[in-house]
Amino acid sequence: MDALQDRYFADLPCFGCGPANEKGLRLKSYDEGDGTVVATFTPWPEHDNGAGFLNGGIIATVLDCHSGAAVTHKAFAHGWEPLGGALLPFVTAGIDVRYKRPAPLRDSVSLVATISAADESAITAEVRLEHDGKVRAEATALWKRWRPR
Ligand SMILES: CCCCCCCCCCCC(=O)SCCNC(=O)CCNC(=O)[C@H](O)C(C)(C)COP(=O)(O)OP(=O)(O)OC[C@H]1O[C@@H](n2cnc3c(N)ncnc32)[C@H](O)[C@@H]1OP(=O)(O)O
Repeated sequence: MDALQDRYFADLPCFGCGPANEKGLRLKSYDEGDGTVVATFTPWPEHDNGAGFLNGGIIATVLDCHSGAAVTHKAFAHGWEPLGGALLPFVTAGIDVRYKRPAPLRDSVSLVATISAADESAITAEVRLEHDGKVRAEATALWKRWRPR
């Protein structure tokens, strides 16, 4: 099964999820077929938050990018293609991150995303980062239609 990023945007240079960014995180997200999109992220030693846990900005980045995979997959399923020659059909308009528990730096973490609302102008995703059966961080991400100008 192809990762959604490789299927849709093999040339994307996004820092968090672009397959073409050699210095990026290169997140890989997969459609589970049950309404969820999942990923595994393995932190780098450089992602330290200063206390030996995973940095909050990195957490926000992977939550954002993982929600983007779920949103883009949903958009293409509906036929909401990129407008006017744009690469992406939607972009992040807002992301509300809640840091619930420390996230590990030296173990892989799991990401799970679902779509809670979708129309052609905006898509909302709920996304969480888990480790050892507990939610470490969660977010609501609002994605809006990207219109090149
Ligand atoms: C499977 C793999 C998945 C892969 C897919 C995922 C890959 C990417 C994952 C990372 C996700 C990101 O980081 S995305 C990057 C973070 N997000 C952004 O940069 C979005 C910034 N925000 C915006 O552009 C806008 O607020 C929107 C598009 C979200 C909503 O705009 P809107 O609803 O159209 O509202 P509107 O009032 O018309 O526009 C608001 C202001 O933005 C400006 N604006 C709007 N669009 C543009 C534009 N194309 N170019 C220049 N400026 C623009 C307007 O001129 C206006 O400024 P003025 O006239 O008032 O001055």
